[in-house]
Amino acid sequence: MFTVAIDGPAASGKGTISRAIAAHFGFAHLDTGLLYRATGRKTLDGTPALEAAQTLTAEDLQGDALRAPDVAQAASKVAAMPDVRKALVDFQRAFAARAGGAVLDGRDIGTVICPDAEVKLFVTASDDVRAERRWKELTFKGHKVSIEEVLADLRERDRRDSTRADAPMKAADDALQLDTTSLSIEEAVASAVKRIEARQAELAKL
Ligand SMILES: Nc1ncnc2c1ncn2[C@@H]1O[C@H](COP(=O)(O)OP(=O)(O)O)[C@@H](O)[C@H]1O
Ligand SMILES: Nc1ccn([C@@H]2O[C@H](COP(=O)(O)OP(=O)(O)O)[C@@H](O)[C@H]2O)c(=O)n1
Repeated sequence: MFTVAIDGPAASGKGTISRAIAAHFGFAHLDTGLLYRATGRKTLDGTPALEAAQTLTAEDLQGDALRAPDVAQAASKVAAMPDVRKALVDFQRAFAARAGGAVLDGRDIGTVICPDAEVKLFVTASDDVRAERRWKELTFKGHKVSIEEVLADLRERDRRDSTRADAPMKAADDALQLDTTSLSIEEAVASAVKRIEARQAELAKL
């Protein structure tokens, strides 16, 4: 078992780095934000949050609709509810324990879900760069949003995510900080790969 925990604020590059690492090392990847997004989306249809979290299916995690800005806000609201977080813990921990290695990205992976992860990264980027990247992504997918609206959404979610009482977003003490503000995707991925290889070499010596 080898677990990589990747946390950080919205649109910092967690998912991009996680997918590349999973492909490079042959690890399984779980985007834990999808669990909260799928739960949040069901609440928009009137399902109570806890019931939504307890009845998630693999199908609920599919589809571009989960990337919509209103779903992101709903996700951040249900993510502040301790019962909702509790309902999603076992699934995430079981995923992390897969043979062959796993990479999970989210907000509390290195601190709460996998505190013993072999590698922990906390990915950041400036607010403006994150907003621009997410704006490009949303616009490309056909969402009509301004860059100011995207920036406001990121800031509001970051504030809610980092100030909630239960499992707030924060870097684990032993996480490596990776600021992607001035890095290309290739550079950011290379830095993460280097860190993982170094850790694998360290563990092989034990
Ligand atoms: N280092 C980078 N340089 C430029 N664009 C990036 C970089 N990392 C990610 N992106 C782009 O920024 C957007 C948000 O990245 P994503 O990985 O989805 O962030 P997160 O998972 O943290 O929300 C995506 O469109 C992605 O292609
Ligand atoms: N491990 C996690 C993952 C996501 N979340 C919540 O889910 C929301 C959406 O997460 P996400 O990772 O899909 O968001 P982006 O970084 O892609 O914008 C976040 O704003 C958090 O409120 C969480 O609380 N804990």
